[in-house]
Amino acid sequence: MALNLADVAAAARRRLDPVHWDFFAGGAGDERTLRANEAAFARRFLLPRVLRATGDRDLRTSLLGSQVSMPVLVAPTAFHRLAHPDGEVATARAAAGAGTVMVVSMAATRPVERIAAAGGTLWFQLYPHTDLEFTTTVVRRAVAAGCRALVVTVDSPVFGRRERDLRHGFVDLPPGMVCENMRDADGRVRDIEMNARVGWELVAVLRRLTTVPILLKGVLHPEDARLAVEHGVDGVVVSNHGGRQLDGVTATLDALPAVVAAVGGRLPVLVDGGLRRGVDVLVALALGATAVLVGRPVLWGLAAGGAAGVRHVLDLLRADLDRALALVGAARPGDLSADLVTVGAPA
Ligand SMILES: Cc1cc2nc3c(=O)[nH]c(=O)nc-3n(C[C@H](O)[C@H](O)[C@H](O)COP(=O)(O)O)c2cc1C
Ligand SMILES: CC(C)CC(=O)C(=O)O
Repeated sequence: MALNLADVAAAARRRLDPVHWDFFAGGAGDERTLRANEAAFARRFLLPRVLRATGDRDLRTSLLGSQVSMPVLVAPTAFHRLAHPDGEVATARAAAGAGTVMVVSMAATRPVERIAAAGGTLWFQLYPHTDLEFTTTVVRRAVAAGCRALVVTVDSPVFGRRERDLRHGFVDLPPGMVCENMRDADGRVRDIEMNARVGWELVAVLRRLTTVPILLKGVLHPEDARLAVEHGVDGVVVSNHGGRQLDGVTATLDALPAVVAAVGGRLPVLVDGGLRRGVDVLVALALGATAVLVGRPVLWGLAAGGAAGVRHVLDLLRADLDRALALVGAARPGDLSADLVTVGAPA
């Protein structure tokens, strides 16, 4: 039985084709940013409060109209069928069972309608393509299937250079597997495009397409957080794409406080990257995040045990967060504050 997310990762590694393990696990360049995300959590320590009479903790959170049973969401990650034959359908079943949101990647390998049939709350991640008609088709389809927010990835004007994939020659999905939600109006599957020509006008363009909340994923600079507020987005995700885009980018946890300060409570601020323990979730929340997302751990759960494996990952994080809340003297995520967190040398 996996006692923690590292155990789940080890089980996944035993099962996965090494090429696919490297695709999931890897990052850009020397993978400094990939390591920095986890290392940033290892530098944080806690200063608990005592005698707070927390009673049973309440982890529920409301996020842009979506109710979640805990402030831990499933990050959008591509190609779930490389991890398990049921792909994103299994992930969605687990997220629904755990009562949290799954953000469906635009590069999902199962149709969004089938993912939605699992019954949980879905948000949809979008890479902004230059072809507006195509973007419109994809967004309308996702919203019609029931996706309740649009998570627009803004950290990918070009594709990051991932040397593990280059070494393996991993460039495409195996035969029979496609990005099912990348179909144009004629039903043809398009390639994912990274768009270096898009600017802040994108927000207004997307607003005209849909009424669901719009979040920007990949905001790190506080000035961009301010611009996001100005342009009327509904939320930001502090993310460096799990260290897969630009190596050398700051750890997300280190970028979080300035973004939180810039936003000043006007929008929810989510964060992802390197969260592997309930204590990591607690630290992110204490430093001002409204909720967090996990990417790779969900893929490890999926590879190790399908929907049950993903559910186990989410349940481990929930139990861990609940215990950590009690031990720092907080009854609910909203009780956490930055004074509970100190910085030290990693043990
Ligand atoms: C294998 C893999 C595929 C990913 N695919 C996408 C994607 O399609 N769209 C996107 O916005 N982010 C994608 N990401 C980034 C995640 O949404 C998230 O930012 C990152 O994984 C969080 O870090 P963590 O894996 O340390 O939890 C991907 C990450 C991984 C590991
Ligand atoms: C292949 C890409 C579309 C997805 C991915 O690997 C990523 O976004 O990191």
